[in-house]
Amino acid sequence: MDSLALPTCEPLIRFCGVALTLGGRRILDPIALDIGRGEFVCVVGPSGCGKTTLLRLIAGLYLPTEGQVLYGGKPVAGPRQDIAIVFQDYGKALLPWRTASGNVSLALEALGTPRAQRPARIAALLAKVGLAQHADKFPGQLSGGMQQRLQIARCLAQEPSVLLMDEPFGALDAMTRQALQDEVLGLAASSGATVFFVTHDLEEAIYLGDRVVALKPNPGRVADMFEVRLPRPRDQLATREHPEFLRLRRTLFDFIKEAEA
Ligand SMILES: Nc1ncnc2c1ncn2[C@@H]1O[C@H](COP(=O)(O)OP(=O)(O)OP(=O)(O)O)[C@@H](O)[C@H]1O
Repeated sequence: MDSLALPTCEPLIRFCGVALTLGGRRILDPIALDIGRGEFVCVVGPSGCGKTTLLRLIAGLYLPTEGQVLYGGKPVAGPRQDIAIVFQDYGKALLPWRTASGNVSLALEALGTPRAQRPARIAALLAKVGLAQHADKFPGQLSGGMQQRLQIARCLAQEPSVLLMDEPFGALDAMTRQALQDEVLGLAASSGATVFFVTHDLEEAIYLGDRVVALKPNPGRVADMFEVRLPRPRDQLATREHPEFLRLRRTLFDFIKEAEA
């Protein structure tokens, strides 16, 4: 392995021999994976290898058929307020009949934030993702990148300790994608949140991650892990030209080619 199997800080999430069988089909072979508090972990692998399934196990949307997912040392038994999910399909994640403010408000309502405190909190969250000028617009009046920012603002309203991101930028153009990558890095750094980020884009995984976990399919399993020894803050030009970035890029491309063969 190129890599470190263990996070460099205290584990917040632990997969302890987690296996999953659905409808009689083995989806995941036993997985051992520790994710450190505040770590940014990216997950890559060929289609169908179980990336989203791992994310759903952390979210408590699936329960393992063997082993346990531990969160803060306790088994995950179902969805929790302090674990937020950003989906690729922002169109479905947002309520079209609520304004940008209304969509963020939804998370605050679910949290039980008193009505009087909501407007200031909503304004701060929209400002954080660059949508201060668009508070009264409906999702349909916003670009794809703006809708994804709105979904992120709504997740941040939960003040999550963990942000689960399932190919969040997969539907966006390259420029918007890069801008949002940098915003997410900034938000993760300022909040200290642990991020579990699923992507098909190997360069995105290296650019964002502290570690890249590479899965293989049939059944899904961890094939390798790569520590990303690149300085932070990351920079769209300098980081992508760094010799270590290029080395990891080659290694991951070779891995995917072999995994898909
Ligand atoms: N509820 C389910 N019932 C049966 N099989 C399922 C279920 N959910 C997922 N699977 C299967 O589990 C495997 C892993 O799916 P998953 O969506 O986690 O893969 P993925 O790596 O995220 O794929 P992609 O990159 O295409 O999004 C796939 O073969 C999928 O068909």
